[in-house]
Amino acid sequence: MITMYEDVDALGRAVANLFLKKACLAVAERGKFTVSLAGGQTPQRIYEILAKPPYSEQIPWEGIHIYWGDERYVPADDIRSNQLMARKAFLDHVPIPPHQIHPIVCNTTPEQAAKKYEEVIVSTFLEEVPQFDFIFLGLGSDGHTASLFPNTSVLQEKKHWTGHVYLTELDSHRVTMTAPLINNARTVAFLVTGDSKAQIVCEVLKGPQDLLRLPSQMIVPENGELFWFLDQGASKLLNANKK
Ligand SMILES: O=C(O)[C@H](O)[C@@H](O)[C@H](O)[C@H](O)COP(=O)(O)O
Repeated sequence: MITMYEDVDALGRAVANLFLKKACLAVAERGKFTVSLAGGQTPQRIYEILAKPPYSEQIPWEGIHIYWGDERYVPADDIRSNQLMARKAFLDHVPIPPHQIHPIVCNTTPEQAAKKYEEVIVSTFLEEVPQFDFIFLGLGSDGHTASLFPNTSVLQEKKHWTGHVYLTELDSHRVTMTAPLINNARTVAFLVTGDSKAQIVCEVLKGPQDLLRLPSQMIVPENGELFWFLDQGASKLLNANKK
């Protein structure tokens, strides 16, 4: 489902309402709510909304389990760290039990970090194919999501739930969940804002399929729900349902 909002605050409230609803249902039915976080500025704004009333008072934090969809391969206290961003934006301000927060640890090699993170996922999910309750994703202007970047070998990964990638143009290593893991989620929510994303949003959602060039097109949950939350800028080339 594609929905368009007036501004980031309206979009944020809609995402927070969905998150709250899904969290309450999951905790009531299964005793926990497993969440995967994204990096980027738009997700950061949403985390800040979740950490404040009325959401902070209603979300069943004690049942929330936190993971990351991708991580820049940097120390946890580096300004580029997705973990650091999420901790500052909301994890430090809400009562999630610390042992339920599972960061991607970057203190060995990118390959080892990806392998270890897969082990963390496998050991904390009971099912054979781990099924996240809620996955947040951003969209890069080049069509990437998580750290599934165009024309990289991790896009071909079919056997593993995590992988790593070296990005020459950024001179940076990243660890990422793979598309098969993301596609097994119950709910996947893309959060995209700003005029600078309008063109790529249009290509990903309305253009011809080109999975190597537009990895975000790989994200089509097999049995789950897919939401695209867009603001006016990001959706201006689309004919979205206005909320
Ligand atoms: O670590 C990251 O950078 C990401 O996880 C990445 O996939 C991000 O979500 C998009 O690039 C959108 O980021 P913006 O919202 O800042 O444009």
